[in-house]
Amino acid sequence: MTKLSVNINKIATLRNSRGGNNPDLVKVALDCERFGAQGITVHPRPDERHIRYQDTFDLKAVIATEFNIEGNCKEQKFVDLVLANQPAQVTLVPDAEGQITSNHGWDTIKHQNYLKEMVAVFKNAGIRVSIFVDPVVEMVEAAVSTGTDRIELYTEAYAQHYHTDREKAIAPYLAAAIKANELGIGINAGHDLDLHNLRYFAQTIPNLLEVSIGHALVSDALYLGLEETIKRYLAQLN
Ligand SMILES: CC(=O)[C@@H](O)[C@H](O)COP(=O)(O)O
Ligand SMILES: NCC(=O)COP(=O)(O)O
Repeated sequence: MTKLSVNINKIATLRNSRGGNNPDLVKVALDCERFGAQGITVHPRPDERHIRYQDTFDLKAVIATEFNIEGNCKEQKFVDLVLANQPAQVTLVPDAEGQITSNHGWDTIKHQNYLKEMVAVFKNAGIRVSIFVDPVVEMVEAAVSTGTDRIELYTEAYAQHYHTDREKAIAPYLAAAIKANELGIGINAGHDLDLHNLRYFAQTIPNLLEVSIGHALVSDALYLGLEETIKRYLAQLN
């Protein structure tokens, strides 16, 4: 079964736009769980434009499902934050300064030694590690050598090309997933997954453990409401 982890960054964006506590991020996270989500994902960025560092502690104190913190481990503040929080999973993302959103995976060959060190830091603290990668077989192979528990396949390219040729769009993901399965590493996926492209992805990728979805899910909730939206995303996965 593929788990749905709801990324609540966009809820924090809305909250921050007025400076108060509406919508209440913690309440939304608890409601996501109540409506069936099996995890909560946040991606604190150094400028705290959506998730604030304090939010992670507030969330960790109350959520009962899998807490996944994504971010850039080159920021010492991020490393300290994750270690202090002890989430179920940390997802290492190679964020560049000033980027609007995540736009590439780790080069696990070039940064092999560095990633090995970081994976060990988190694993020694009892935190499962996932490395965000592009769907490239060599990147998966090198990710395995870092000792990471999982990879997260960066799905923007799949989402972009799904409507023109879904078989072609998913081909590199399938090859990467087959290699990951062969090498015994877990597979997560995320970025721009939505109600149109999710089912085919989940049905085609063997042993897809978890998807983290935020932007499209929160946008759908404007029309459908959060409960119905989560129900529909879960239905795509089952
Ligand atoms: C790691 C990833 O795929 C991203 O989707 C990210 O978590 C979203 O971050 P923003 O909400 O800041 O665009
Ligand atoms: N890891 C991907 C994620 O958490 C959500 O990405 P998106 O659905 O906001 O594009």
